[in-house]
Amino acid sequence: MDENGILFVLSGPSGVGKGTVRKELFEQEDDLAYSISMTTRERRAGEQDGVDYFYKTNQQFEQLIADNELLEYARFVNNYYGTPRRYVENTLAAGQDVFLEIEVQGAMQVKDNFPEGVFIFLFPPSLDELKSRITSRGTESQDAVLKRLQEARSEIDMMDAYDYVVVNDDVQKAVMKIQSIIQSEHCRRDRIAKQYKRLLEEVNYDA
Ligand SMILES: Nc1nc2c(ncn2[C@@H]2O[C@H](COP(=O)(O)OP(=O)(O)O)[C@@H](O)[C@H]2O)c(=O)[nH]1
Ligand SMILES: Nc1ncnc2c1ncn2[C@@H]1O[C@H](COP(=O)(O)OP(=O)(O)O)[C@@H](O)[C@H]1O
Repeated sequence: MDENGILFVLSGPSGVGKGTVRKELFEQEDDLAYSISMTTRERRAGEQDGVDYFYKTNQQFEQLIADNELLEYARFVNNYYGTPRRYVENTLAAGQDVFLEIEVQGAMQVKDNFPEGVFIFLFPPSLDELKSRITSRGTESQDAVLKRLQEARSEIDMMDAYDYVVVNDDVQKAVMKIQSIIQSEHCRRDRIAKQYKRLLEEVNYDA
């Protein structure tokens, strides 16, 4: 019904379950497009190029920045991460919703460019649970885990800039809450104002 798709942005501290919740959401939603990010981070076991991320060298990434190919980018724990601009702009223009899973500095850049975007913050049930999730995932060195936990504090400080907060106590419940947010945003009067104005214009009162 909307002319342009809606841009949804999910952030939250490392280990809160963004990837897990996002994957489950995409199992259930067909009308949502996931924007695969670019990163210079090393590929983790089980990750695939072009599925989880597009893996780039520092030089390649800096070229993407120079060519204005990124909608936003940020450095996070010594690596670059960024969102491909054309994919997001073209998909939204084609009327499809786009979903980004990115950290807070990048999300704030997106907010500058797309203030009409919908910003969702995934929150841990407790800090102890966050620590145990990120440690038990077992994908990072001890040093990288520590750095991610240090980042968590400043990420949580940015929560006020988000429209919605979803606690990830249970994956299915968190997914359902995000689905409700998506549905609600599609019903917002200001988003469908153009459509109903057109509809009213079409009504012929003399007939
Ligand atoms: N700014 C920005 N952040 C991103 C992007 N893609 C992923 N991230 C974020 O970068 C952070 C680190 O991601 P990752 O290395 O996969 O670690 P994980 O969050 O611990 O699984 C997470 O907060 C991601 O959401 C992107 O395109 N732009
Ligand atoms: N609701 C949840 N309850 C328990 N464990 C969870 C939940 N959500 C995610 N996890 C686990 O926490 C760890 C971190 O999740 P992940 O999706 O990789 O986080 P992020 O992408 O935010 O860094 C993973 O081992 C995942 O299986």
